[in-house]
Amino acid sequence: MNGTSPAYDVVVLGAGPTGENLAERTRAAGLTTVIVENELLGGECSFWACEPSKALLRPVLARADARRVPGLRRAVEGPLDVAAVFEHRDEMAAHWQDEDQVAWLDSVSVDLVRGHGRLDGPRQVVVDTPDGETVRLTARHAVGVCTGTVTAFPDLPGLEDVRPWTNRQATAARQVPERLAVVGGGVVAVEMATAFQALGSRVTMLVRGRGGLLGRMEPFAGEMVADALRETGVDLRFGTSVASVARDDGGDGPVRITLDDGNSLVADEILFATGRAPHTGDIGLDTVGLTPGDWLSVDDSYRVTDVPEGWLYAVGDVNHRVLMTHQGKYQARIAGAVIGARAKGEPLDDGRWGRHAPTADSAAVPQVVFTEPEVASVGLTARDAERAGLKVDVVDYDIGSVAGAVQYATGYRGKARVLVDSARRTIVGVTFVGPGVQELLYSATVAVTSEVPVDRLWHAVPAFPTISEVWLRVLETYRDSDGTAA
Ligand SMILES: Cc1cc2nc3c(=O)[nH]c(=O)nc-3n(C[C@H](O)[C@H](O)[C@H](O)COP(=O)(O)OP(=O)(O)OC[C@H]3O[C@@H](n4cnc5c(N)ncnc54)[C@H](O)[C@@H]3O)c2cc1C
Ligand SMILES: NC(=O)c1ccc[n+]([C@@H]2O[C@H](COP(=O)([O-])OP(=O)(O)OC[C@H]3O[C@@H](n4cnc5c(N)ncnc54)[C@H](O)[C@@H]3O)[C@@H](O)[C@H]2O)c1
Repeated sequence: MNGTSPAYDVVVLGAGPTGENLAERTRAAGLTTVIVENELLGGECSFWACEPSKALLRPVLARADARRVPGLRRAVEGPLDVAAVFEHRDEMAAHWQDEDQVAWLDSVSVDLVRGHGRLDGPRQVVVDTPDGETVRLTARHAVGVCTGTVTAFPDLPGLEDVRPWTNRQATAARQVPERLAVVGGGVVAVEMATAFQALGSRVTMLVRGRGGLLGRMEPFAGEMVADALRETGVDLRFGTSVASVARDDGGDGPVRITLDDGNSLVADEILFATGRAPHTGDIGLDTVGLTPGDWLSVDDSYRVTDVPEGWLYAVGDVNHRVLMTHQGKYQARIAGAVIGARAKGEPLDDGRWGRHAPTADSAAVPQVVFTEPEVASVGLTARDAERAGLKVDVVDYDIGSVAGAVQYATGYRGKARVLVDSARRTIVGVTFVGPGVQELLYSATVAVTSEVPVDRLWHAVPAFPTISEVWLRVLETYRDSDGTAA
């Protein structure tokens, strides 16, 4: 169909996890909603990020755990069954088909238009459909941009010719390269280095800074992950930047990587895990007075600043607040409720922790890094607190001393850090590093978002013998350090 569809209350551009949730929430608020998607419903997360990457990592973490359990070690001595891992990965990526998501969208009564969407002036979206037609969509109340991100590449001569891997090639790989170079020291880099080293690659990590891995987290997290990566055989090089890349043998051979110190190395593939760029280059931003290719900055109701009349919202990765699926979905729930309330002329409940306030975006973002050891964090780091001028008591505890950890694994290595706001005596940041800590994170998230006084936490009794007894040990350490009996 070439033409104009009936007007909707809300048009959502991009059906990743954020767009899907936004559309479902605006529909639940009684607003007619259409979503536009030009690849697969479910977005990067379902097909080339969270789901397939965690499927590659799960056997790696389970094997590492099993190797620390007396009586099991010999049973898991051998290499991973790569074909079976890839088969499981394929399943977790739904074989790159989205019919289940289409059925779900239908079940929540959201319409779908497939194709590339672009803004075309206020409240207008034009979609180029796969069959070469054009559909114009008009939004009565709001357009939500949820177009996510793509890999941000460094500016390197000859880069395109070497067919570099991004998260897409890494998570959907059909073969394990014998030698894999990974550029970057963030989350994608450490997770993919962990996975491919265990699958059989010889991994070299090229990290430009000297400050360690996982730069936004507590420094000990990056240090413990770095030590473990080295132990598995990863060649970890800090203070190293790539100067140029080229494929040997007329472009069909391995990649020759020249470093800024003049040294070089050869790899079969090179993965760029060098951060993300906004997917906004070709979505018609210029038609509404914005600059194509920019992040979309938003106010605390996810309305794009600098666009008059407040009809344009940006939710998820594209607003550059927090680049994670669960947080994009959190934002979508709030933005959907905000759009619904505004459409009905209702006041917003936007005080701290209110129904329409994105308080967790700044106070309590949880993240798990699925490396070996795992890293789980929420809220502030000690450095964040210092930068914010917030006085905190830092309580550290060696998780390996907890009875549950001794049960969990022989020679358990782990560390917990809990930050207590010195004035309010509430918890404002938690980091756990160690095997199996991912499932501890929600307890920390509840503690931070509830602003529960540490004195009350004494009544939250952790079961014996579980790793969660680390909470009790942290409370004891805090009590004994400041002398406040409880
Ligand atoms: C390797 C990797 C692993 C990750 N692992 C995790 C994890 O374990 N946990 C976690 O929380 N986060 C993880 N993330 C981050 C997570 O993938 C993102 O935060 C999440 O996908 C963002 O969701 P989104 O909906 O905002 O954007 P996206 O998932 O990028 O979705 C955007 C959608 O918009 C569509 N689109 C774009 N432009 C247009 C257009 N013009 N017209 C129509 N459609 C358009 C795209 O096709 C896409 O479907 C990972 C990221 C990477 C790279
Ligand atoms: N488990 C999870 O929750 C999970 C997993 C993967 C990704 N993610 C999210 O996805 C986002 C993207 O992850 P990412 O690892 O790509 O980004 P990142 O920002 O976490 O890390 C990027 C890394 O690349 C380096 N870098 C940037 N530009 C460079 C350059 N020109 N040359 C060399 N190095 C360069 C940075 O110093 C940093 O080490 C993050 O926000 C992350 O939290 C989450």
